[in-house]
Amino acid sequence: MASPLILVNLKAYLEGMGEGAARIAAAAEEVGAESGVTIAVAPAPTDLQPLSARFNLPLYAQHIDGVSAGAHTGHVTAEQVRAAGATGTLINHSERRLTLAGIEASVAAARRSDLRTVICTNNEATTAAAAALAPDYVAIEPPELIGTGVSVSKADPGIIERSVAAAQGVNPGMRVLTGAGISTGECVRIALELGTDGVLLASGVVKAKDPAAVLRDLVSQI
Ligand SMILES: O=C[C@H](O)COP(=O)(O)O
Repeated sequence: MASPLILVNLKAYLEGMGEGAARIAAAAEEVGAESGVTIAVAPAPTDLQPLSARFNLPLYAQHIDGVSAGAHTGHVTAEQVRAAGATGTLINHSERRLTLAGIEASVAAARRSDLRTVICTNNEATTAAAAALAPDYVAIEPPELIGTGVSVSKADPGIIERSVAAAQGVNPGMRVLTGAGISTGECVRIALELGTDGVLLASGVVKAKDPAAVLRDLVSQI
C-alpha cells in the first residue's frame, strides 16, 4: 500500500498575512520528513504561493471551479492553483458543496492541470457517486461530526467501513480518506484498519497550541 495521506485543511481559520499557515506548513514539513508519512496542507488560496515558495510539502487547494480562464468572476481555476504551487485539490468539501455536474467539471479541470483530486462526501451513497468519477481519493466526512472534536473513527466506524465498500464496489481499488474530529494517532490507526488510505482533518491541528506535537501523535501508530 502507498504511504497513508494525512491531509490538513486550514479552512478559513487563520487570519493575518499567512504566519499561521506558515507555522503549520513548517510543522507538517518537519514531521513528514522525520516520519516518512505524506502530510499535505490545504491552505487558503492566497497562501498557496507563499507556502509553495518556502516549504517542501504537498499543497492542496480547498476548492476549484470547473472552468478554465475566461469570464468567470469570483471563480478559482485549476490552472491558477497549479501555478501557485498546488499539486492537488479538495472538491465538494462539506463547507463548499457543488452540484454533481459541478463536481464532474471540477474533476475534469483538475485532471487537465495535473492536480490530484479528493472528492469529499457525506454518506455511502454520495461516496459511491464520487467514486464513479474516479478521483484520486474520496473523503467521507459525516457533517454532524466536523469540527466537534468527536472522532468519526470512534463515533461512527460503520460509516467508514460502508463507505470504503461502496467506493470500491463502484471503483475497485478506489482510495478512501475519512475525516471529522480526527485528532490522535489512535483515530488514524482505526481509520486505516477500517480500510482507508488516510485522513482529512482540520481543527485538531489548526487549533492546537503545538501543531507539530499533534502531527507527531497522528503518525505515531501508522
Ligand atoms: O476538512 C476537514 C474536515 O472538515 C474535518 O474538520 P475537523 O477535523 O475540524 O473535524
